[in-house]
Amino acid sequence: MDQISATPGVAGQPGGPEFGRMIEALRTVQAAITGAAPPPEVSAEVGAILETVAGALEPYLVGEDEQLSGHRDDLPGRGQPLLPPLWLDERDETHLRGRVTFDRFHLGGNGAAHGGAITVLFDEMLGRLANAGRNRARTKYLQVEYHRITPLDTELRVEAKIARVEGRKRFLTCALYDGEHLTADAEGLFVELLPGQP
Ligand SMILES: CCCCCCCCCCCCCCCC(=O)SCCNC(=O)CCNC(=O)[C@H](O)C(C)(C)COP(=O)(O)OP(=O)(O)OC[C@H]1O[C@@H](n2cnc3c(N)ncnc32)[C@H](O)[C@@H]1OP(=O)(O)O
Repeated sequence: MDQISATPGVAGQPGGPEFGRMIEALRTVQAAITGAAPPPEVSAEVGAILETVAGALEPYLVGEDEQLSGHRDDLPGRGQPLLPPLWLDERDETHLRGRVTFDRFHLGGNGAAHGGAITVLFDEMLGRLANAGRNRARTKYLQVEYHRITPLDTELRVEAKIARVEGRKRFLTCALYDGEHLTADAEGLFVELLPGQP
């Protein structure tokens, strides 16, 4: 990944507000499909529409560095649909604070967010902080603890901090709160890449 753009796009240009709207619509579709039990004719109709959608985008397939998804810091979750919609409110080279809302797409069971979706959020938070103003680093390990269920459709607070740096090793922590309640937290090690490491 090369550049992350925090500049809102220009209407009528690739990456303009139209792109953000498309990603938002995709998120809505993901949640709607996950939560629906449609009759077969509706499943068939929606499936055909989605095939048409994929076909409309196919001529515009680009390489990783040119894609817009994941490179748009002005959009929740960088415009990357794998990530839950995450808004960063505070950031410097030692800490990050943001808000995130899991929806039906992220359901694990019994109204709780999927543990893997929470781990994706933590990897994102720690990865962004580990790489903030520093040479590139990748996750070596990420240890997650789930303290209580993480609710859906609720705005949650997420905070990440650098705990310590030892040579190439960056140890970080992250915590997710529902109001005052800690729902999950994580400790991770990110290792600075050596020349030639992808
Ligand atoms: C590249 C990204 C660009 C991003 C730029 C823009 C940012 C925009 C936002 C993006 C936000 C998304 C961020 C997602 C972040 C991912 O999800 S990255 C994907 C998941 N991670 C991977 O795929 C990593 C795969 N693994 C690897 O590539 C290699 O194992 C690594 C991590 C580069 C390390 O390899 P290595 O150089 O062989 O390191 P190694 O010698 O084993 O260990 C280094 C040190 O750590 C220690 N260590 C190793 N394991 C452990 C352990 N378990 N416990 C304690 N110490 C340990 C070693 O003892 C050693 O210590 P020292 O001898 O230096 O004191």
